Amino acid sequence: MSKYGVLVMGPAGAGKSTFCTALITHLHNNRRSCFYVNLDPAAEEFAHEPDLDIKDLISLEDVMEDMGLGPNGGLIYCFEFLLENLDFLTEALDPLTEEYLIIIDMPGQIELYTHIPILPALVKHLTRTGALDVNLCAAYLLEATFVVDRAKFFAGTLSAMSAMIMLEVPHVNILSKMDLVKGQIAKRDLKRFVDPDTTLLDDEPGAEEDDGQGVAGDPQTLMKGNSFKRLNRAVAGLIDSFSMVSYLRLEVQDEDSVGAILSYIDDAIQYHEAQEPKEPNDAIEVDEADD
Ligand SMILES: Nc1nc2c(ncn2[C@@H]2O[C@H](COP(=O)(O)OP(=O)(O)OP(=O)(O)O)[C@@H](O)[C@H]2O)c(=O)[nH]1
Ligand SMILES: [Mg+2]
Repeated sequence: MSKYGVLVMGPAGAGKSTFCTALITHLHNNRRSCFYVNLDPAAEEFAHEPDLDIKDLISLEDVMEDMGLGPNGGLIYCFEFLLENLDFLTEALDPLTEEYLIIIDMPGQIELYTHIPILPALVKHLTRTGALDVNLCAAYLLEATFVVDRAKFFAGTLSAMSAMIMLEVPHVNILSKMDLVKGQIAKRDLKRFVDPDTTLLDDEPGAEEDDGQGVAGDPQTLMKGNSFKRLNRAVAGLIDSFSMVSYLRLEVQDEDSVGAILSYIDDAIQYHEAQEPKEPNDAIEVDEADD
């Protein structure tokens, strides 16, 4: 039986858990079933209690104490432990029907998305045909406030692209926290971030006045020098040459915005194609029975 899911990823504090909460509320409002999996062993509070929580498999605090690791090393250990105990996921997800949207809330440690092959192994386990067979969409969140600093925006976009290439599953990129940049950035300019335009680096406010030499003793100097500019151009050029990344905009307080993003995810995993036709509207049947 096919299953459907979304893996919510992105840097620390990007709004992943908030997005998961909004998505679950939206699904409930639309009488759709979901199964919420928390894979962040450091997450404590939830608006919707997870149906499956990595903390029931392993405790980050115990790992840190017993192994003498810090929070990041501890998290990597927890994921390695999860990979050795994949039955924890399999047993919980196996009974789910195609009606469910499995929502997987990931931690924000960037190491997970870059140099350690933990996520590809996890995704392979979830998607393997003949096993769990989850049609999985990756959703990578980046804070919209990154657009204020263009170098940071391209660095974030590069991390989104690296996750796309690494995971090889359908993928949506999301600019989260749009409320924080509303009114601060013209719509025309925003379009250049939504479909990243490398010329953004040329007309960054203040770029013309900058002589590229920096100011001796200024801690910001490294971020203004010519080498830094060349590096950013190279990063932007790389993103441009792959031409893979574009963003959807998320205003998490606006249910229509959450619904629009869900439609993209549904399309990417072909959720609706697999659904059984629904019974006629219950409300109408009740009315008729009352007559
Ligand atoms: N203004 C605003 N704040 C937001 C939005 N989404 C999340 N936040 C806030 O940003 C902070 C981080 O949000 P989370 O949803 O916990 O982010 P996360 O990506 O799950 O964080 P980690 O799991 O720690 O990596 C919280 O204080 C949220 O209230 C948003 O759309 N707008
Ligand atoms: Mg979170």
